[in-house]
Amino acid sequence: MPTGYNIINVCNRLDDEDNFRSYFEPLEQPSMEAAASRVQSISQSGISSVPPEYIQPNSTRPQLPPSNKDPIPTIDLDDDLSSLQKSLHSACSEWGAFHVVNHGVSINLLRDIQCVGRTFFESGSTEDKMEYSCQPNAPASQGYGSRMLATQSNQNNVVLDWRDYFDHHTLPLQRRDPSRWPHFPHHYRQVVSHYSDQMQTLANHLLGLMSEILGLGHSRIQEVVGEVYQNITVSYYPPCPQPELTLGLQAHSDMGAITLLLQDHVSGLQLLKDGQWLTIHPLDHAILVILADQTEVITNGKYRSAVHRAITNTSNARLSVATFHDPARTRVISPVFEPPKYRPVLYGDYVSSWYTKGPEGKRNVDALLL
Ligand SMILES: O=C(O)CCC(=O)C(=O)O
Ligand SMILES: [Fe+2]
Repeated sequence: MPTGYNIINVCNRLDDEDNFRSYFEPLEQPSMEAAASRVQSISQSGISSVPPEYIQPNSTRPQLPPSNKDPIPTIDLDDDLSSLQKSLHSACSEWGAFHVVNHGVSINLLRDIQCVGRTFFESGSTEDKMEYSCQPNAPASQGYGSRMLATQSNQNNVVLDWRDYFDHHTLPLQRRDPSRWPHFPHHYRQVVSHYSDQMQTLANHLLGLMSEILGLGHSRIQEVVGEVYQNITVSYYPPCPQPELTLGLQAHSDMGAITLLLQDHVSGLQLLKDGQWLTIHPLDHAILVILADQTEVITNGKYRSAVHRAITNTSNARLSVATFHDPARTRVISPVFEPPKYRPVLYGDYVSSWYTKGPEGKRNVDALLL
């Protein structure tokens, strides 16, 4: 998150049954007004300059054109174990993000999830889409929205992301209610359910490998995380007339344990590495792994979470599918190594401070450093 920003609102990523309601004000407006404020509607209205609330202050505007360098590691899960462990260890400790190939998830499924997501955003009528709108007054809301986060600049202006999204609560199974997901195209719900299961398997496999590499035994990291709360967010970034002034998604690190991200063929994701924003170009059939803050805490900083953001472009809508694997909000997360460098944190407290205070100029997880 950028220095000098406070997150003032949130629409989702808090659990249905949670008690965060009192922290937040309503984000999404009632339906027709909300439909007009979807970024896709603004983009399609043919404007040549973006509305002021989407303009980033100078300090957070992207440098365009973006860098072409893309040295992010690619990890082949079919490699022999000792090379795999070596490359995975350096990717996790030096980058906090990497592509995985030979990940065991069918290429057809990767194609299908992007296809159903794109169909929802591009073929649904406004009325059809608004049927799945985030609840205007409930931060716990899954569904179709635009304002997951709004930030407040030093001048107290609200700054919005140039993004629409659909958030799905997928795990544990008692949270999974496919009737809350789009009914079109006809196999949407089936694809998301199947994708959720496959992502959980891959996330467990990766956490198991990391745990072993750190000499902890296969299940140690997963034991600290406990029951996994999984959300799948399909993000849709419409073309933007002024990409140099906007961000599709502001800079952040993910809050939970591990995120698995699928990008379509349009570049836009950037990773902060050694103070520089690097564009992570999509790699065919690969899944991008992004380590999140709780993995950094659990590994006592041996593995670092990755700060990332999304930029926009003038000509192509971009779609991504992020699958977040988080602890329960009642879970206390603490380092497994001595002496601990981070203080233990109740995950629910971490989430609410992530959304309310912002990092105050530091990475969120740095606030836990002892
Ligand atoms: O769209 C992307 O590439 C990034 C999405 C993301 O970082 C998120 O939803 O947390
Ligand atoms: Fe993210």
